[in-house]
Amino acid sequence: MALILNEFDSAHDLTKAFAKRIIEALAKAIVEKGRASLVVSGGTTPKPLFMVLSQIDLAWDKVVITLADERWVNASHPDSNEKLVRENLLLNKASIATFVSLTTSHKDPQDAEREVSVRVDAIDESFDVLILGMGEDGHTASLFPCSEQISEGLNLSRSLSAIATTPATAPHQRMSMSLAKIVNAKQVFLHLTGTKKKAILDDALANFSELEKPIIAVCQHANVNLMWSP
Ligand SMILES: O=C1O[C@H](COP(=O)(O)O)[C@@H](O)[C@H](O)[C@H]1O
Repeated sequence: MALILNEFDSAHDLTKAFAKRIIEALAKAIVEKGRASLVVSGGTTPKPLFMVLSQIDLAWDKVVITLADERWVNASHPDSNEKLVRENLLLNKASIATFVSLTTSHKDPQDAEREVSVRVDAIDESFDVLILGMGEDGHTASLFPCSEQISEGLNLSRSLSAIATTPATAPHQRMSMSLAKIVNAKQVFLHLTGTKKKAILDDALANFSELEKPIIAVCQHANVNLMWSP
């Protein structure tokens, strides 16, 4: 499997080209099977991309959107990835897309793994477009190197598509897509901005194991398009 670098001069150029590429892939899926699935990440990086995507013409009523991971907080909490998606992507032309949440009313996300797995599997067996981010510790989705669930999250034989994780160095319990579900997507993108993140990725690929820097596991088991600008 390979990491394919798509480098842009500015964050603006990256956002424009990336949005076009995502829309083309979703439009193709809609033509081929009448619907499309899009998995996005949370955090700070994707906000400008979401705002551009939301304004592009597409049969958004045929698109189902979900998250690669979620913080186990209420959807109105400032750290909620769902809140980010609702306020920046599910707007304008994209307001008619269907959104599937990764949260439930369970107090402990471990009790919700099965329900969330059934929910995400019902969207698509193999997602059309899946976009990941990466934290400075090399985590992706909510597969954190510092969580005791990391081996299971990276276990390609895991039958459940969702896994509850408890990062030791980041706030909130999480619900994450498993590595197996992530690498099963038809197109996997890694969205990074800034020279620091690129240096962290290069260092991770050269010097660390997948348990130490889980992003490596994705690059080893899928063809990943890195969308990057300084
Ligand atoms: O906690 C998370 O962090 C990663 C990276 O976020 P960023 O703020 O550095 O862009 C993100 O991909 C993930 O969805 C999120 O829950």
